[in-house]
Amino acid sequence: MQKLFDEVGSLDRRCYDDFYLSEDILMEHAAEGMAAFIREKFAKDAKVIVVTGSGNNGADGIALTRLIHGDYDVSLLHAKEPKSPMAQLQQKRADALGVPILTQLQPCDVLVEAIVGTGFQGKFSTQLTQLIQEMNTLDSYKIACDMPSPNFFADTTLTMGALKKSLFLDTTKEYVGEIHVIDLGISRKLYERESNWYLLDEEDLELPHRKQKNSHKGSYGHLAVLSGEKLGASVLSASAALRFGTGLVTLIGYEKEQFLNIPSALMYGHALPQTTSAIALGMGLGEEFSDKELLAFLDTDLPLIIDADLFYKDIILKLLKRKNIVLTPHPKEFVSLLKLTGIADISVETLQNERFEYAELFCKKYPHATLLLKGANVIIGQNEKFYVNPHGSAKLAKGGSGDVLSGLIGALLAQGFEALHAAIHASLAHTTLAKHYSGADFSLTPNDLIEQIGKL
Ligand SMILES: NC(=O)C1=CN([C@@H]2O[C@H](COP(=O)(O)OP(=O)(O)OC[C@H]3O[C@@H](n4cnc5c(N)ncnc54)[C@H](OP(=O)(O)O)[C@@H]3O)[C@@H](O)[C@H]2O)[C@H](O)CC1
Ligand SMILES: [K+]
Repeated sequence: MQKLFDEVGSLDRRCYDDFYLSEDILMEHAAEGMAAFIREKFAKDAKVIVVTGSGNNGADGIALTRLIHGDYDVSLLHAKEPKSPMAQLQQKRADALGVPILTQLQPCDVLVEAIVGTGFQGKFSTQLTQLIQEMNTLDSYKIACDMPSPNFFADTTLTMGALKKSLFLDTTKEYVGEIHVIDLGISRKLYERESNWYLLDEEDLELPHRKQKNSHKGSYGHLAVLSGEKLGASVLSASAALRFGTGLVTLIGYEKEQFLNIPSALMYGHALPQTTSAIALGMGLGEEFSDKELLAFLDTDLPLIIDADLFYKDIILKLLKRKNIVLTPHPKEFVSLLKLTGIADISVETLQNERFEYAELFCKKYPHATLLLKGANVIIGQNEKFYVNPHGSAKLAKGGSGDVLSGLIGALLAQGFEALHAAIHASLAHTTLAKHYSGADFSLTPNDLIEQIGKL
């Protein structure tokens, strides 16, 4: 798990004020980190072009050219003339060493974008937008310094000091490529401070392995899945839950006929079994149950995983006060939930640009609930702790993937995982299943995901 930060300016200032470091020292390490990456990955004499802006992001880039000049065929291209004191100082140094300056882009092996970083504001001019477009067309390995300028597609982002949350918005996932953190003259552990936002690593996944030798099916929980109009959704959830270790799984519904063709390993009934240890509902629910019937089913303090249709029903407001519930809205459902709860009346687009902020607002109002906000980078939050799972892929963008995720969460709840941990480890399992799927990226189906569970 790695920490995420809204900004790192305060971390830099602490280096200057408390550790007697200077902007020049931090910048030298930033540039050296980029140089080391290039030396590691590209043979000497590779052609490198570094496109720089007017501030310290540009200064990082100019310092980089100084460090590799002589070993690499490196040139500078000023997208904007150096303006900040550090950028001017770095340019003076580069000039003294004779770093060539280009007036236009050329084909190159490595292209480094150091136009803007954390100081970007507003919008790029047409000229800069066109330059970025031209940069994107070059057949080069593309590196973003600290973070990509708007619409620059990086193969790798070399970010300075610590991970910024802005690198993990859904809207930036297309652009950042692989992300590496560069240390700035002290260990990252000492550079970073406390944070309540964390980035989940794949190695953090905990699986419900069976350690007990003397156990029986009842030892591994009993998940009840409320089955709605679209039975397939709850069958996918139930099947995923069974595969993910739950001892018993029962589909709950009224019409006996609808269950005649369900997988034989799944049970069905019209009342919650006595041994139920968690309930999953919402997937494909439709209008199968009245609110009164739903509340009757939910008149327990059992852990709940709530998905899909429930986020459009007022009844959700009664459930939000409970402990041990996991909510798994996708952005459109979350917008509905924010409106129903009176937190905000926004568009999906607004939410997608401010996912962190709205996740925090929701969890602040409902500190007992665990939120899993679906997206390219999943956000999981409970009270004041937040986690980002960046390991999802477009393979999962298919109907039924969310139903499988609900089943994975229900499985861990039924097996005794606390709500936050059930959400975290089910989400990591979900993205790992997709990553391990060897078929074509467009071909992954929910049943493939369920099949893959056995290989975790
Ligand atoms: N710990 C760290 O992260 C460290 C980061 N370093 C590097 O410093 C930059 C941040 O430097 P800063 O000077 O604060 O800001 P930027 O260089 O990112 O951008 C500011 C300059 O960019 C111009 N700008 C801003 N918005 C626009 C825009 N919409 N269009 C055009 N130009 C824009 C702005 O120019 P003005 O003419 O408006 O002044 C600024 O000059 C960080 O990203 C790291 O790369 C340190 O090197 C080490 C520690
Ligand atoms: K940049």
